[in-house]
Amino acid sequence: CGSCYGPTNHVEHVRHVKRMQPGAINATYGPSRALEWGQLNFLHTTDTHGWLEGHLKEANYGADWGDFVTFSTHFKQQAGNMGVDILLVDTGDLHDGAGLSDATSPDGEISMKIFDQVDYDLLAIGNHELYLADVAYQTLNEISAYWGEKYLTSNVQIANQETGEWQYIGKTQRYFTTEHGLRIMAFGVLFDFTGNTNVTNVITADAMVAEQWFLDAINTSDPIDVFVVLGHNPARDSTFQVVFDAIRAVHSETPIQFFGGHSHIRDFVVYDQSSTSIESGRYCETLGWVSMSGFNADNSGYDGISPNPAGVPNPTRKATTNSTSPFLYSRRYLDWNRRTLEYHAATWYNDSFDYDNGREATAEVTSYRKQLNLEDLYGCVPQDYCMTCAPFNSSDNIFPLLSEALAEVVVNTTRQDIARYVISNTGGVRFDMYKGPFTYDDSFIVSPFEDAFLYIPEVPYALASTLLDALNKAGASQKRDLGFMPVERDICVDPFVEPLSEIKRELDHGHSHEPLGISRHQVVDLVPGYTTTDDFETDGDDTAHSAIPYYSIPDFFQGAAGFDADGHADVVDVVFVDFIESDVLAILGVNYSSSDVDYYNGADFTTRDFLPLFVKQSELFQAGLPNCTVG
Ligand SMILES: O=c1ccn([C@@H]2O[C@H](COP(=O)(O)O)[C@@H](O)[C@H]2O)c(=O)[nH]1
Ligand SMILES: [Zn+2]
Ligand SMILES: [Zn+2]
Repeated sequence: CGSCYGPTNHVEHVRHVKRMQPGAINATYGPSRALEWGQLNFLHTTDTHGWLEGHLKEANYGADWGDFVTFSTHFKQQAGNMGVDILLVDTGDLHDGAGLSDATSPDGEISMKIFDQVDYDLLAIGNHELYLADVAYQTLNEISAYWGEKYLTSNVQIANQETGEWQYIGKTQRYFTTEHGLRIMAFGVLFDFTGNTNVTNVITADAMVAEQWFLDAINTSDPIDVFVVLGHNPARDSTFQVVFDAIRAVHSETPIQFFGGHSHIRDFVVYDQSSTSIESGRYCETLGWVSMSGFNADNSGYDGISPNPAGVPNPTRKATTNSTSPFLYSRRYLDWNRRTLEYHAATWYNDSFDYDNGREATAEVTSYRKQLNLEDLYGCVPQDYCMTCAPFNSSDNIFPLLSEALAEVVVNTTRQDIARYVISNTGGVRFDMYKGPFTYDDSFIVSPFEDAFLYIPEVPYALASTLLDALNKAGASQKRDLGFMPVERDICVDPFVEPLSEIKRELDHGHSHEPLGISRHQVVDLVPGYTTTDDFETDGDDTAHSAIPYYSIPDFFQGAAGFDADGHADVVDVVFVDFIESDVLAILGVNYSSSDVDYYNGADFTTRDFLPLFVKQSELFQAGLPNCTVG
């Protein structure tokens, strides 16, 4: 397997989450154990991609941003009552994934105002804030301006709109003292992203750690009790390692806590006995929790540090089995639903969960969704179509359907008699399509990018017909933007995961799974979802789930139209999304260059447009109207 370039297999399959029906949340299989509170506690979000309305078709992820506003307010109060610190952290990718963020121009114009209602302490930039110049300047002028010293872009710059000089979008570092006296040095480090608009500059981690400001920050004479490194960067096998090494060269024992993102998985990684790293999923499905204890007058230089809070569980785990460090940790991945939030806010037994600030945010989500027409009904999806829970070519997989859609609606009427291949990257498809109403919102949820369709006219059939296979053999050049450092791997395990959870396997071998409080006979009823295995093993998921099958998919797929009955033609228009132009040209070879490329259907018809158009004109999607129901 030449391209084992992504996360390790056991981590990869936790990202694939099948829905449960609305209403399927029940009392038996929700969260079952209190969180462990330490001296320093964190709540972490990442890759929210505009899903602030929550998952309307998946009850297990059905909380909205207002619920999180309320929950985080409860947690800040609880920390205050316990006399400990809590920090709220977000690690970027704020849009490209849902109508609330993407139906405005530029993306995020409305959703950012709702996002801002959570009282974050530290935030970092994602690659989705950097693809387009207008979004990048919005990030500078609105996001960075709003969050000020809390918005950390240690390796990301933008051209000053007046002078053209590079300036950091946010701050390079934040040195601050928590309410209870911990002195923190924080950095925000994006992976070595190369697909950014040229009005921005991403400095590699290697270069960043050699810069004077960074050396000054880690060599400062100001006391540092803990480093917090956040960044849109996978928790594992990423350039976080470079930052870790640079800090450790100067501070051999100071705790370093990483918060990552970008690969859309749940993961927790031990760097050393005083350093760990969490990644908290994607799309408002996961709220990450990390807590640590072990600060004392010797290692924090602060006398009055609060002890572990009483009356609640506390962190108990050393990062490594032979750790001699005083630091103990806990981590948890909370499912993004109200039952979970109410349970952990300890309000599930009465009605006192909601606060006005959360209610207001929820009301804004609802009213902006209306204003943006996100509930407009375009069709009725006859069955579930998933990206990876069924084999790529099967009828339950979304890609055969999308291939049909590309073939049918991506057509230039002046060239409709010429056969065409319409090629797209599977990475541009972002979510499953569920049985039931297909709304304007769903068109962003499945295909949010504004990538135009380009074409090269009349390519000889012999060459055009080999293109898709050749592209998939070569693999997407965006792979370099996955954020993972290339890792030598001996084996590449087939990523298919049997639809049995780790927990069930464990029970079948006669072990109980006490932390989750689940007995053998209950297992069969678990709701499908995350079944995470990380460096602290298998008890990270706050709610137990059964695993979801996972089938790998190629990097590219295509629709084909206008061929004769045998599937042949003399020449073919090769149509492709602009995001993959360099991949296509690389395969076509020296006889083709960008001067052969033009818009197929104008600049305004993009990957956002083909699916709603197909749904509106397809009998398959119109048949179920007007009485279309979810599930
Ligand atoms: O215009 C675009 C921009 C991005 N993509 C796809 O998205 C991923 C990156 O998404 P993350 O959320 O940062 O993981 C990129 O690799 C492309 O596959 C796109 O298709 N078009
Ligand atoms: Zn993302
Ligand atoms: Zn990303």
